[in-house]
Amino acid sequence: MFLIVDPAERFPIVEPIEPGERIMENMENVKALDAIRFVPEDPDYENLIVEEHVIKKERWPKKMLYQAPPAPPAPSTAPGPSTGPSTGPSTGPATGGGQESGKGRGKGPGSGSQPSTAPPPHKSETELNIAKILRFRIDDVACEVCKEFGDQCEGDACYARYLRGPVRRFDRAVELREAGDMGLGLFLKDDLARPIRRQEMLGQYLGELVQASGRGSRIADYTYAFDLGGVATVDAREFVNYTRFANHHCKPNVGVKMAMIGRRQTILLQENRDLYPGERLFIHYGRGYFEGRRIFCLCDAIPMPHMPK
Ligand SMILES: C[S@@+](CC[C@H](N)C(=O)[O-])C[C@H]1O[C@@H](n2cnc3c(N)ncnc32)[C@H](O)[C@@H]1O
Repeated sequence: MFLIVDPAERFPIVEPIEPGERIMENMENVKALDAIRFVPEDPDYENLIVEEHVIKKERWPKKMLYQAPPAPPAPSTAPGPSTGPSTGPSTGPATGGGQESGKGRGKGPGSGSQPSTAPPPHKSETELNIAKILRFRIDDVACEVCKEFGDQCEGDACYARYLRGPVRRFDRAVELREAGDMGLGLFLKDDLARPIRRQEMLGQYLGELVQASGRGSRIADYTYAFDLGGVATVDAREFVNYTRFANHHCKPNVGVKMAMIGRRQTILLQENRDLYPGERLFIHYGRGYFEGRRIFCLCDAIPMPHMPK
């Protein structure tokens, strides 16, 4: 993601919110990541809810809040209205160390032992609604940073200026499919009306912008981490779009390039050639990705398994 930036420095203290309160899914915050979880059982599946034990009340901008619906009747076990253990350390920024990607958050260090009323275990991303994961767009996240700074960035409008043309939303042109040993893969839909032309921009690699080092525990798993020149890392574990699911190929059909859009350093995915309906989309991760994770490439460019050049 381009660029979600640590709101601890950027957002004013506005108004506290209460544990259990719902928040709009407006990804203006990073710290909030540690305090929210998906609510798969939610009928409209649109909301996030604040974890009761890791809330950072004072850092939530007011505009993220909306009126929470009346709370469902509590199970008879609950002793009183002001629920349990908001006693905890209230920080717990890092995720659980060493957690494999796709695992939820909130169970990491800092959460402490929970009473039996603890929320249900988080589901993996693949268990979650994939459509939801694909739903994030530039305007949802990336440009909130620019807006805060009051510069000229206007989300897709800014992107369009960069592209010197209209922005086409490819999130509706792609879908995820099982891709064997590589896990999920990103494919163009079979029923696309036309190819995606080379000059069109497939999208931005969205994620949280986190420091490449220092607060390193923030990146417990590098599966979805995209290095921005060693200075920062785009971590696409939580706030993502479809680009995260592009697998690696040693002869990729989609290129990766860095660009400044407004004030944002972005990672753009651009087709190396025209792409046709049903095609699987690949980028090149770089050899370091495989070396760092000690895994081999399973693409069919050369006999597998192999290390990318
Ligand atoms: C950024 S994710 C891509 C999406 C992933 N397939 C998924 O299901 O979420 C990168 C991971 O996909 C798998 N992968 C992608 N390309 C691969 C390749 N060429 N060979 C082996 N594994 C690959 C590896 O597990 C890698 O850590």
